[in-house]
Order: sequence, then C-alpha cells, then structure tokens
Amino acid sequence: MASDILVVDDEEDIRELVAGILSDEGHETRTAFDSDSALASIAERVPRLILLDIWLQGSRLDGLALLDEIKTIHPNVPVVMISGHGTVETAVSAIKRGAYDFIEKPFKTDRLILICERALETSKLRREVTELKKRTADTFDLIGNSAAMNHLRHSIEKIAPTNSRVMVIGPSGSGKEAAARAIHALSARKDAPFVSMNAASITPDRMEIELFGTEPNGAERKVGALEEAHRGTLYLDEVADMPRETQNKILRVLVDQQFERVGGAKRVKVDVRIISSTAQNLEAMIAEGRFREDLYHRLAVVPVIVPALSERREDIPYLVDHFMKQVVRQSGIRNRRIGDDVLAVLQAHNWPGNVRQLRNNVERLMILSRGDDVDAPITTNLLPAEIGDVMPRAPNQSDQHIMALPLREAREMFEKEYLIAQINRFGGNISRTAEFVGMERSALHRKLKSLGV
Ligand SMILES: Nc1ncnc2c1ncn2[C@@H]1O[C@H](COP(=O)(O)OP(=O)(O)OP(=O)(O)O)[C@@H](O)[C@H]1O
Repeated sequence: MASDILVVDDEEDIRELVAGILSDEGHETRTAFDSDSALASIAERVPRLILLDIWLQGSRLDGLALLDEIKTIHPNVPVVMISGHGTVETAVSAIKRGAYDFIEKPFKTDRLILICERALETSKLRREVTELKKRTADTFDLIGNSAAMNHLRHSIEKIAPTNSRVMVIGPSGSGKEAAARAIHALSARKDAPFVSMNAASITPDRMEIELFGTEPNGAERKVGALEEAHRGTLYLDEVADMPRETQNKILRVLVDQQFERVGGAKRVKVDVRIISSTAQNLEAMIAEGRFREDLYHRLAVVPVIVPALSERREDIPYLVDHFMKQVVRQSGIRNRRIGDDVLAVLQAHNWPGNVRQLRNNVERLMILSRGDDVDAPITTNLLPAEIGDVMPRAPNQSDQHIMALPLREAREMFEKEYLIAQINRFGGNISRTAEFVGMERSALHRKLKSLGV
C-alpha cells in the first residue's frame, strides 16, 4: 500500500536516490535537508515513515537529536536511520533511543525496500492493536449515572470477586454482555479469556463440538469453548433459546465439573466461571416445561438485572456523549455538538432496542451530519421519523390516532403523552419537569391529576 515517507539527509544525492527508489515502489515521498526543514515538513503532515541520516551535517540538530525530538512528538512514527561507514555503533544506540532499524551506506536497493516495508507493516500492526485494545476497553465501560445503573455497578463490584455463577437478566440490547464483561474484568480471572458463546445460534449436534472441542487426533481439530475459557469466564448468551438437548448437555457439565472431548474418552477438567444471560422470563418458561428447573437453579445462583433503557432515561445524555466519542475514535469522523432539542427527543423515545439501538442512532446521526459545518450542532431533522415523532407512545396508552379525535380529546391526549415523556426524561423529578415545561410545580401537579396521570 502506498505510504507517505519523509527522507531526511544533508547529501542531495542520497536524498534523491532514496526518494526515487521508494517513489518507484509506489510511495509518496518528501525530502528535507536539515532538522528544521524536517520538523516543518512533519508539522505540516505527519508521515507514515521517516528515513533519517545519522549525521545531518550543517543542521541545528544532528540525526540523533532530531530522532529524540521526533520520538517525543510522534512516538508511533517509525524512524529508520541511514548510517555511513564507522557509524554503525551510533546506529545501534539510535535503536536503543527508539529508531526502528538502520541501513548502512552504500546500501542495496532491495534491502532499503525490505526495511521500509517491514517498518510500515509493523507500525500498521501496532496501530491496529492499539485500536483493538481501545475497542475492548470500551466494552468494559458501563456508562450511566441513574440510580438503576449505580445499583447495577454496585452489584457487579460485589459479585465479581466471588466465583459464583451469575445469570444476567434484561431485555435485548440493554447491556447484558457489557455487564458480564465488567464482572470478568473486575474478577481475579481478568487476565484469562472471556469467551462468549451464543447458545441459541448453535444447533444441538454442533453444540458438543463447540463446547467440548474435539480430541486432538480427530479429523476436525477444535478447542472447545470450555477449554478456551480455562481459568477465565464462559458467557452463555440467551440460554432461554437453547434446545432441550443442549440444556441437558450443559447441565451434565455443571454437575460433573468435567467432560469428554468429542472423539475422546479422557475426562477433562477445567476451571471456568459461567455467566449466562436471558432476555426472557425463565420462571414462566419453567412453568410451561420449556426450560429445565434444575439447570436454572445451577445457572442463576446470583441473578443480576439490567433494566431497559426506558427505565433509566437519565443515562441517555451520558451514553450519547460516550458513543459520539467512540464513533470519533473508531471511524475518524470529527466530533460534533448535539443540540438540546435532539437530546430531548432521544430522552423521550422508548428505545425498544435499548442501548444498542441508541448507539446505532448516534452513529447514524454522526455519519449523516459528516459534511455539515462542524461548529453547528446536530439538529432533529436528521433523526429517523419513528424517533423524531413528537408523540412518543407510552406503553398501555391508547393507540388511536390523534387525527381521529375531536380537539378537546386530542389536546388531552397530547398533553398526557407529552407530560409523561417529559417526566420520564427527568427521572420522575416533578420540580425539574415543571421548570422545563414552564409551569408552576403545583399547577403541574393539578394538571397531571386532571389528566389521570
Ligand atoms: N451501560 C453501558 N455503557 C456503555 N455501553 C453500553 C452499555 N450498555 C450497553 N452498551 C453497549 O451497547 C451495545 C449492546 O450491549 P450488549 O451487547 O451488552 O447488550 P445485550 O443485552 O447483551 O444484547 P443481546 O440481548 O442482543 O445479547 C454494545 O455495543 C455495548 O457495548
């Protein structure tokens, strides 16, 4: 892949030769003859790779001093030193000071190309690893300041250091896996793997292979999730959707504490903490005979509840801010300000898809507003119709369309839904709601009473 490379050398012949070879390889090259012109060039645009002469005659900073300067400002840009005869020792010390490698003059074209490609590849991998680490770290952050989130965080902190099996219960997209990852991250198992397995998406005949793996001498070599999670945590997502046969297999492992790999007779023992999750009411499923009661009791030693987003609307501004920063980091889109009107609509919406749906909408808003003036706030006209709806329908409300009603009833219906949404938005705080809607607190109380709220 073509990269932007800066060649710094006081000898014009060498500069042009190196730049020429790398240009022929398809890279974009720039040159500088001393430390100041190099720093100016870097300040204008940070190159992907720098080739730097060790001596740099007639320059304010020699090659090593310039290397120090570059490593201070841009520690991740790889620098390859160009050394002459008798300067190899200096080149070695340059590596200790952060240079990626060095090449000795006179050099062979192939060697120059090879060193540059390797330096570019290594720094690309480093960038990817840093990015991945950031993304993994993101999943451990449980954002939110509502009473419900504070309670959840508190429970997680208490449960994490124990070895108890946990069942995380909450609607789809509410953050069950995020909670499970937080439990793992705060436990003594944090340096061992967190293995996630969606039990519902695997057919019963495949389940055994995925969970137990195969004996190493078998036709298909597979390490099972249980072994992969050794000393760590196995997250069994959506246990309610597991077929009966799979439930039996999981129960057997929990009872025996050991298992056999597919195609093998040896008993394998692993040390794994199991966290499971469900979006469904398992007790009702047990009553209907669709879920094994004994398995439920073994999995749900400690139940942890993650509430729906509509029950903790105060968290929405924090989540929006968090997701905007995440989008900026992951996709390089410039950060934007979000208008108060947009936040008000987002807080009033019911979010059936919970945090995941909110995250997708924030990402969509950022993408749609990409070409706009960065100083202007994101406005409501970018929201999809179902979210921008000024009449969010609270659960159990009449679903009669407002246009089918006479004015008095339509006004009452609007007032009722508007006020319920605003109260929810302020977490049930009547004083703050009254202040926002522009009413006296006592008048708001009377209004709510007359509307039967
Ligand atoms: N409190 C939170 N703070 C920050 N991010 C969150 C929070 N809750 C959820 N998320 C993010 O929202 C997305 C959905 O969360 P997650 O996958 O944990 O939900 P889930 O309940 O396990 O979903 P499913 O029911 O589909 O398995 C993820 O990107 C997750 O990182």
